[in-house]
Amino acid sequence: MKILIVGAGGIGGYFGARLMETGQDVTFLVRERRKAQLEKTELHVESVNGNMQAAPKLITAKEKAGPYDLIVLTTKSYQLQGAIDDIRPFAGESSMILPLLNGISHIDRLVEAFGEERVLGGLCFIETTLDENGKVVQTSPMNQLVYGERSGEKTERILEVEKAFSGTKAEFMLSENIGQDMWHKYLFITAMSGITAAMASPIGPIRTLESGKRTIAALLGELVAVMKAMDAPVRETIAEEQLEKIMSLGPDMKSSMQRDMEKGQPIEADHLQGHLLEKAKAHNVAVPVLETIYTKLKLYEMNSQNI
Ligand SMILES: NC(=O)C1=CN([C@@H]2O[C@H](COP(=O)(O)OP(=O)(O)OC[C@H]3O[C@@H](n4cnc5c(N)ncnc54)[C@H](OP(=O)(O)O)[C@@H]3O)[C@@H](O)[C@H]2O)C=CC1
Ligand SMILES: CC(C)(CO)C(=O)C(=O)O
Repeated sequence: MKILIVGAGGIGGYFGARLMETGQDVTFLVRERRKAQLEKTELHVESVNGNMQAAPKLITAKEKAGPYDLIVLTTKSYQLQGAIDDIRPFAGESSMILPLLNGISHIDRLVEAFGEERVLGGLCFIETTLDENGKVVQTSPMNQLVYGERSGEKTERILEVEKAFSGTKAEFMLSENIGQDMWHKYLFITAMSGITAAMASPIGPIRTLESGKRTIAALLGELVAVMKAMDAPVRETIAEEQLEKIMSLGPDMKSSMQRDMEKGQPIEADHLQGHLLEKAKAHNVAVPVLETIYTKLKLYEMNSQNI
């Protein structure tokens, strides 16, 4: 299976490297700066699940290649339009497009660009970031990538993907309910990134405060109310389940949004919190905690020199 990973950042570099280790035919679509960096340093992953360093196959948007059987999209949400434009020449009629971005609204944009059939569902649970030399650093052991047909079917093509994803050092999981999985991850990340980024703290200290725990619970309640108003396929007990999950995470756990803020980089506030705030307004759902957190994130954006 010919696999194109779009972006060789935190998650693209990590999961792409794990597929390279098992001998899969992996190419990274990168931009000029990252290409030059990777040609110099190779793709380098530092991880509790095993370090790896190897020269990756690289292409840029202006080169001719493909079509690829599987295109794994690993950019940030604010880079989505550029990525869609750049992918087009590498996508054939039967290419599958697997997005791993946090959030949900990118699915509609991908379907609009590539059609219902080609777009799979996907998400990942991992903590990775690029260090100052472009090395992929994984900061906790979890490394799960979940994917599946949005219809839930076990099609021939998804079983081919499962074969290609087998035997790696990461946990690649085929899901028959990826639609719900994505909404649940969206809920988790909107709460987790909103709380940790707005409070500039890993999760541990926040939740030890009674007021911190109540704030997390209130935010989860608001987010679920909005999702239900949108008719999203979320489980009845999901707010309680996710509060329990957040209470049991490693105390040092941070979100990628928080790491991006620490580096002075752009964040996905509109794609994550902003999208649900808009929907809350449209459906008349009161979301005071979400609104406060979103305001804090937008102030960061307004004040950041890098944005
Ligand atoms: N990091 C994490 O721990 C987790 C992240 N996520 C989600 O995954 C997504 C990606 O996050 P993350 O990996 O941290 O982000 P990074 O910024 O580390 O990586 C994104 C990469 O995409 C590249 N890119 C952007 N546009 C293009 C393009 N048109 N062509 C080729 N390459 C492109 C960027 O390259 P360039 O250097 O050229 O800008 C960058 O290297 C986000 O939605 C995030 O929320 C989900 C779970 C965990
Ligand atoms: C919270 C976490 C690390 C879970 O994968 C995540 O998705 C993110 O920070 O973007």
